[in-house]
Amino acid sequence: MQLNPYEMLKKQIDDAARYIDIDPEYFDILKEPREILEVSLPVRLSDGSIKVFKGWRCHYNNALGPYKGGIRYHVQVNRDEVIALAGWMTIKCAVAQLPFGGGKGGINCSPADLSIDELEKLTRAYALGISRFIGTDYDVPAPDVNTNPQIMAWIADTYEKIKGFSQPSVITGKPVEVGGSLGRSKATAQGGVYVLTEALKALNFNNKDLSCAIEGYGNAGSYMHLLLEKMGIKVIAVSDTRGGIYNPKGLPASELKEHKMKNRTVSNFPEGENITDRELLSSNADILIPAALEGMINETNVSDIKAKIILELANGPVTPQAEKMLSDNGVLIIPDVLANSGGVIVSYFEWVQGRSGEYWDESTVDKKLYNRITEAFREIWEIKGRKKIKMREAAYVTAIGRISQAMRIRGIWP
Ligand SMILES: NC(=O)C1=CN([C@@H]2O[C@H](COP(=O)(O)OP(=O)(O)OC[C@H]3O[C@@H](n4cnc5c(N)ncnc54)[C@H](OP(=O)(O)O)[C@@H]3O)[C@@H](O)[C@H]2O)C=CC1
Ligand SMILES: O=C(O)CCC(=O)C(=O)O
Repeated sequence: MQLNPYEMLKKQIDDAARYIDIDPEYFDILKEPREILEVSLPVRLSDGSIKVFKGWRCHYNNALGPYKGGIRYHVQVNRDEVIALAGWMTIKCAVAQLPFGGGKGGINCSPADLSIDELEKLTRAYALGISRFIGTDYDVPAPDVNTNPQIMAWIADTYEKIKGFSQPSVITGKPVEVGGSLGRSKATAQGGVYVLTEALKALNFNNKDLSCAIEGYGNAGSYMHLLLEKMGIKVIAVSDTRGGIYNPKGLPASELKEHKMKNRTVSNFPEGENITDRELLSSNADILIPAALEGMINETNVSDIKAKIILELANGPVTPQAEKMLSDNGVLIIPDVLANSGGVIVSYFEWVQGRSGEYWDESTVDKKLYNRITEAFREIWEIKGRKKIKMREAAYVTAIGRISQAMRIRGIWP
């Protein structure tokens, strides 16, 4: 039976626990969120009717600093998913040595069915609902699936109106014009590229002629395509909710992005052949990059996978059962809590810039991201080799070590 995301998180913590010598109580604490706010959001739609949406914001753990994590708009969003995503943020921030804990939020909705005015009303209602639960030194949201800089700007604006003063670092992933950081839009993919480059070096694969398939063509997936093309890695297949496209000679990134913007899907791109998402997962690409949702690689399709490396740009894309089968077959899985940490790392830079009022150029942001994420890669790679464990277990070992140490030093917890 497939585990839900929260059960996946708890299983991943249990798997790592075997390699960490700390009191078991820390694991009990780490498997539970500290608090979760549930809000109902009545919104008057353009046809005059009122629809009530449900939203959540979870505070998972703040031993290392303010809660940090994105906001998701999706029809699948539910309480357990938000908890799992907040738990993964807790591990991720500790892996990257950020002064943050983990949080996450979401609204159960279908943004594609809302007009822009309805989306703004819903966002402002959510911002009002969670305003007492966020703050620059308390909980700092950011974008995730189906949310973007415009939505972050509406949340910042609503929050500042409630407080009556400017508070740019209450949220990250804002447009540059209102205090966002250069480099944040591409940061998740850019961090993924830095991590992948280190992995290829470590495996002695860097001089090979490599191909890649990307599942999900939103912020993370489409920027990844662009950056891989620049690196000389051929992207032969990509997909979104409406289908996929395949070309063994490589798909051109800019043209495909333009096609996606015009048609709202990658399918029917003239320079490729339409495929299903399942066909993408089983394509003959060397590297598979899930950049959509949780649990997409699971017991039902894992045996089809031929890639040698899986770079998890999505959160929780590989179920623990599928991970075991893939690892037994020698597939390297570069875990989400490292592979997609570029987003929150640059969010941290945005938070720092907003607090100091000094803004950096893009090459400074990129260099700082490179330094931080490659250091995290090298640390995890060393632990993986020394303890002979999976990369995910090594990442959890280092993160849980840091979080439990902070809990211990703080003394009484909570
Ligand atoms: N944005 C960020 O800063 C970060 C994001 N992440 C993670 O990366 C992943 C993607 O996020 P992001 O790019 O921001 O989100 P977006 O909303 O920008 O893009 C999500 C993409 O996934 C596609 N998708 C959704 N469901 C499926 C499916 N069943 N099959 C194929 N494609 C699907 C969507 O298709 P369609 O275009 O048709 O809607 C869309 O192209 C998520 O797991 C997120 O948590 C991780 C770290 C940071
Ligand atoms: O940028 C951030 O603060 C968080 C991004 C996010 O939600 C994630 O890494 O999953």
